[in-house]
Amino acid sequence: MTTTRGLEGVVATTSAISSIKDDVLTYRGYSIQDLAEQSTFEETIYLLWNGELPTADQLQAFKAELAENASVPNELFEFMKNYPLETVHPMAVLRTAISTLGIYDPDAELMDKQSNKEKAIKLQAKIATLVAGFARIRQGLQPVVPNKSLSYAANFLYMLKDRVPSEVEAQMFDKALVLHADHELNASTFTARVCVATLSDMYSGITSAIGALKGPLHGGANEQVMRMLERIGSIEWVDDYILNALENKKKIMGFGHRVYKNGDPRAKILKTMARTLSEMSGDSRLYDMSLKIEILMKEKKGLLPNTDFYSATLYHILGIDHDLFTPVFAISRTSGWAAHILEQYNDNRLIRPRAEYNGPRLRRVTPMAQR
Ligand SMILES: CC(=O)SCCNC(=O)CCNC(=O)[C@H](O)C(C)(C)COP(=O)(O)OP(=O)(O)OC[C@H]1O[C@@H](n2cnc3c(N)ncnc32)[C@H](O)[C@@H]1OP(=O)(O)O
Ligand SMILES: O=C([O-])CC(=O)C(=O)O
Repeated sequence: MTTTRGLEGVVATTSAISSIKDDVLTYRGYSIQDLAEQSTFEETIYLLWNGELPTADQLQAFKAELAENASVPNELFEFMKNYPLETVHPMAVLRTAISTLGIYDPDAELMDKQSNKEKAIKLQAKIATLVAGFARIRQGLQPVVPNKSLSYAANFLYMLKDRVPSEVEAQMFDKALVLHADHELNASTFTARVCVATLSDMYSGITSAIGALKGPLHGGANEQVMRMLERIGSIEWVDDYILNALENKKKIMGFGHRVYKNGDPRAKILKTMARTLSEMSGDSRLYDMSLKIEILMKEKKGLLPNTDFYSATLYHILGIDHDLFTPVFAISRTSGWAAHILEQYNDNRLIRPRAEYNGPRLRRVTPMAQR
């Protein structure tokens, strides 16, 4: 048996959903640049789940289905009110909320294709309502009822702030959702596939994926990027902070990637978006600090930013609380997770690799009195 630490380079499945080849990322054959420019998040979800971009009629029907399913059982919000609101992390709340959502879906255990597609729609529609609702509850406010006339992106910002976002805000957020929607066999997607390959239900698959996304080596990095920028505070402290961290063998969040070695194509788009919004807001402090960190990291470590680096500045300017950055990632990645879960069900085999044992050799149990 051979082992590969962290399964690096191991091809664990075939998939027709997204591909990363020569640093080019595609969803169903369309480049991420084209999709960010020319499609919306709703179109991207449809593409990921159905393999083709929707026609105008298909898109209208799909948007209506999402909007109709956006409400969540009130019990979920009532539970949230009893959580330790001062200390609980929103990703822990989201993990619990998605699991609880399954309890309230009478069709949760149905495994036919149609029921699974319906569950994907319910999960995608409701996850934004849950994240925004929790953000309100912890401020002592009532969740905002979803607005069916808004796009998915605009509606999330609306439910978060109780204010319809500007066109630019909605557009920028929509693009960020498109960019984060899927990424081949990343850790959380793999987790989701492993879970449902036992023929467990979709709620279990998405709950497991949220648990994996939460970690700072994966989706949790976007919040940590922001924490780092806050700790550095100002551009003149960037050198000291970064050099000191590298000297102490600390990782700089938002840099490096298991697959991309010449740069993450999404980071380039997010960087432009972060710069545009910074200029528009008249405050480029975070963007300027980020730029300096990027230059330093390239020079000192040859490492480039990943998708979590500039998305932190972008979300901050959009007024999203820092600990909601990873839940926002989960909102987008639910579309990819669901696509992979549907693909896994379609041609399933249990995922069960081996471990090379390196523990003690076979030995006898010493009776208690002699230990
Ligand atoms: C959406 C996403 O999940 S994107 C990734 C988000 N995660 C982060 O931004 C966290 C910071 N980055 C990292 O921890 C890593 O680059 C990962 C987890 C993304 C990829 O990890 P791996 O492919 O396992 O690379 P690994 O952690 O083994 O790093 C290889 C080398 O580069 C160094 N390195 C990698 N990333 C960084 C970093 N961000 N800062 C400093 N050094 C780094 C490691 O210390 C290691 O050095 P060594 O060989 O001298 O020990
Ligand atoms: O692919 C990965 O390893 C991490 C990930 O989810 C992404 O970059 O979007």
